[in-house]
Amino acid sequence: MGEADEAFVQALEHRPKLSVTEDEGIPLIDLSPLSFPNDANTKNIDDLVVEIGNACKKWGFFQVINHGVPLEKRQKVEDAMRKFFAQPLEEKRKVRKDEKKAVGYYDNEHTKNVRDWKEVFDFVADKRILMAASHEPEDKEVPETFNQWPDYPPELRESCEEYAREVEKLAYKLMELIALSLGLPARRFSSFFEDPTRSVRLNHYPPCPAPHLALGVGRHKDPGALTILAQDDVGGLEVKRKSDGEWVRIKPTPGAYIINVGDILQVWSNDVYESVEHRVTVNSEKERFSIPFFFSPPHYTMVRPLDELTNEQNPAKYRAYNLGKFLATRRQSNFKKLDVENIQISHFKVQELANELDGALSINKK
Ligand SMILES: O=C(O)CCC(=O)C(=O)O
Ligand SMILES: [Fe+2]
Repeated sequence: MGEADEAFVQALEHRPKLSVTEDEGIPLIDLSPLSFPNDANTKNIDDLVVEIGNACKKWGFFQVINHGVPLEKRQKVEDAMRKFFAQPLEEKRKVRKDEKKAVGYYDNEHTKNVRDWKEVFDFVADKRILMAASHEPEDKEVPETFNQWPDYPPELRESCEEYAREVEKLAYKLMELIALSLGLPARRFSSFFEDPTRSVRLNHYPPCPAPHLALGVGRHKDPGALTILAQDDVGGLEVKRKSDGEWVRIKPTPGAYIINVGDILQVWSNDVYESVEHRVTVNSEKERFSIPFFFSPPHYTMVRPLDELTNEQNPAKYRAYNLGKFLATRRQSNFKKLDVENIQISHFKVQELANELDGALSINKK
């Protein structure tokens, strides 16, 4: 990662600010009612549901404590990932991912067509990975690929697998609370997650000689349903505050998880909840590690607003899209710099369609 490499340089308007706004307002939610529902000292589930609903509406982001994920499982992954990333590049590249191998090590990811200052190791908590081969609608091929585990450190695989199993339990609980917060039965989302996609990313952001020009991850929204993120104590994750569009930093809380609404939940809820833009700043002294767990329905899902959340006065704001094709289209831009904007759920907005049609009609009129 060379200092002079232009590929990392963000356009002026996307560069990090020199002063950081650290926001204390991002809700920190205590999930202990889930573990001790009858304890007189804890708030009840109804209050928890209201808290979660408010956080999803106001921020699209919140932190949770007393979440039930054992700390030692997380620590094991953190220790193993440090050992993995500390190796020479040629060792890490032995498990490199590419256009054909869906997961593994990668150090050349682009977000919004600018290279990120990071290296990653991706795996899935499933036996195999099924992914649409291409974004072409008529291409029905869904090849299977598998995790690529490195030889070193030998404990990486087991620690990652155990960790993912624990975080997954939290993901199911959160989806129930979110369903309730939308006025739906707790198990409303269950059928979408009978065969879920659980992909996990180990992120390493090395110290960066030009933190005022580059970003660890450029601004983006997560395409899944829900993200459960562990960040270390260095800090750098910034969220675009909905109230004023200001970038604010989420202060690391030891042992907590950061939860955010993904694009799929935005569409299911017909915009009641929004998937909020976020990015990662880097710094010149400290390296940083984080572990997002992305929870999604299977690739063949057609994502559309839930019937219960739409009616004549509030019609569906999106037309249905195929998740596998959406992700295949997005993936094209991860590997190289493209000249086009990458695909977003806004491209499926009903209003957007109307505008496009309008445009087409006015062209015809000319
Ligand atoms: O490292 C972080 O804090 C966030 C990473 C992220 O947003 C992502 O990988 O989607
Ligand atoms: Fe993200």
